[in-house]
Amino acid sequence: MKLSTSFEMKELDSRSINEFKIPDIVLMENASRGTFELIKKQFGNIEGVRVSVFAGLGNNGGDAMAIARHLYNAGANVLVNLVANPDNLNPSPKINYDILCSMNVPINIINHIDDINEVFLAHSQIIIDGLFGIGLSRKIEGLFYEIIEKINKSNAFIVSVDIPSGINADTAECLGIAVKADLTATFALAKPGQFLYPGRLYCGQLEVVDISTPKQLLDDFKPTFNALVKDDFVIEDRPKNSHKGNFGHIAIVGGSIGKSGAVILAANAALRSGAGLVSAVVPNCINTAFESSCIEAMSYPVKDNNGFFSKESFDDIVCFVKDKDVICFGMGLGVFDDGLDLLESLLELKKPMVIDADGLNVLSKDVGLLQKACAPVILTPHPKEFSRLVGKTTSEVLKNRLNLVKEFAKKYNVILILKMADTLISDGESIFINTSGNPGLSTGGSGDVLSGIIASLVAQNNDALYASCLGVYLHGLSADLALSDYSEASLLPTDVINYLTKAIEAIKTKAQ
Ligand SMILES: NC(=O)C1=CN([C@@H]2O[C@H](COP(=O)(O)OP(=O)(O)OC[C@H]3O[C@@H](n4cnc5c(N)ncnc54)[C@H](OP(=O)(O)O)[C@@H]3O)[C@@H](O)[C@H]2O)[C@@H](O)CC1
Ligand SMILES: Nc1ncnc2c1ncn2[C@@H]1O[C@H](COP(=O)(O)OP(=O)(O)O)[C@@H](O)[C@H]1O
Ligand SMILES: [K+]
Repeated sequence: MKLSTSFEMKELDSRSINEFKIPDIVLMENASRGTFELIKKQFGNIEGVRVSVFAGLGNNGGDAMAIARHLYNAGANVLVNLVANPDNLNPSPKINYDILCSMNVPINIINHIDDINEVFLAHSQIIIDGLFGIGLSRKIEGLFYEIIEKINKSNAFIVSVDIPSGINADTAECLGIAVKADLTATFALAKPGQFLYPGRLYCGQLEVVDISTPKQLLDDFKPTFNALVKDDFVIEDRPKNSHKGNFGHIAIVGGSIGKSGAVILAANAALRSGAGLVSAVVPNCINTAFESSCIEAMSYPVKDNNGFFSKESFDDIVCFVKDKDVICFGMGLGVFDDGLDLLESLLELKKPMVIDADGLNVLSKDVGLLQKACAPVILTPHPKEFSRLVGKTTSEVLKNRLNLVKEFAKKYNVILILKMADTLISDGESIFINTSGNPGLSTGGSGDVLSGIIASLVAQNNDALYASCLGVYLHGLSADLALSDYSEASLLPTDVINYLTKAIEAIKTKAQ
């Protein structure tokens, strides 16, 4: 699903106005009418309902005043709190202000927090938050801070216009304070700040309102950000005359003493997401554990050295994996001497690779090795692993993750998946934000499951970016569906694997 940054939205709006000759006031009217319809859907009869409307100094405030008009016409008991000097309003908000005045809709100009009618606010069933939209440009302080504090203390149903005031539409950052909405009506396209944390926590139910932005503009629009939703994916039925060779052979290279589970999880996840064949290349000492827990996969045990891969086995490993379709490297690998040599030899095979966990820690010793890759490489770090790859602290990574993810993917020509509650995926051009998943995934082993799923989707001939997006989405969706039987606290990576079948089915049947 395409998203738009505030800059991109302003471009789209100004092209609607200048190239397609749709007057600004028409866009505002559509935005307000669409929001009003959503409120009506939520409340049914609006007659007599007490509504406090908060309108700021920009166009977001203009939308709010137009919404106030629709509510008033529907019989609501409306009080508009305008936190601006009417003489300084932009033309379209000024028109809406003048209409309200001519209709005698009560308007309170707020210059000080005490100007707010406390009694009316306390008895309001609905609050309209039109203080700031995508034009929020700095930290909220003073009067606006106090107003948002008051709004958040209310028990009313809070509707944010376009975006909860205080949330940066591009980064999701809370700029000092933000409205905690029950419903956010956003215009034309949703914004990244509504899917990334913490902004996502402030939106409540998110609805996109059509404001009549021309179809051509939306179709041609190449967004920087996308949100992953079910409709983005298609999973076909298998051909009736298929055989296992049609669905790829994955080599999982990983495991070490005490970490056989990581390979077992990845192998089972790969099989449950449709891989034709899975072979695990493991140090000899964990082979029995692997074979007894993972019946459908094959294993290729190699000489170990105190529980880890031995350098003497590298040629053997490379020889075994060279005819496989995808290499999945790193889960449970541990840290051992010369791991970088093994990774280099695997990259030289020119096979699609998924690199995770200790495979990433090995890679971080020489990220330049990626330049040797001639086939798609997918990296799946969590923030700590990514911090090692980019040579920054975890907090620096978290502060600047949107840029870093894209820049890293571009520089090294890889697909970078930064695993978090709001996982990001980038190919160096666009950024995809995952919308599925829940805190039940915050358990060791969840990442191993994800790697197995992605490797499996690549092995089934999906493009690496598509496989990464679908894999991340499926992984989260399985965890979401599993909550019908498990709590977030009790959910295990094994349960996520077992629910893959329902997740795949849910994507196949989404249109029905
Ligand atoms: N055709 C269109 O464009 C359409 C637009 N639409 C609607 O317009 C919204 C965008 O409107 P907008 O650009 O006027 O910005 P908005 O968010 O109302 O506020 C900007 C004002 O706030 C000020 N300000 C910023 N931060 C501040 C702070 N911390 N504390 C205090 N002040 C602060 C800022 O001041 P400045 O930064 O300029 O100094 C400026 O004066 C969009 O979200 C949607 O709802 C729809 O109607 C559809 C058609
Ligand atoms: N709160 C959450 N909401 C959604 N997904 C989550 C959440 N916590 C963790 N995850 C997902 O779970 C996985 C954890 O991976 P990782 O940290 O590598 O675990 P491990 O290394 O133990 O296997 C990632 O895919 C991450 O996106
Ligand atoms: K708002």
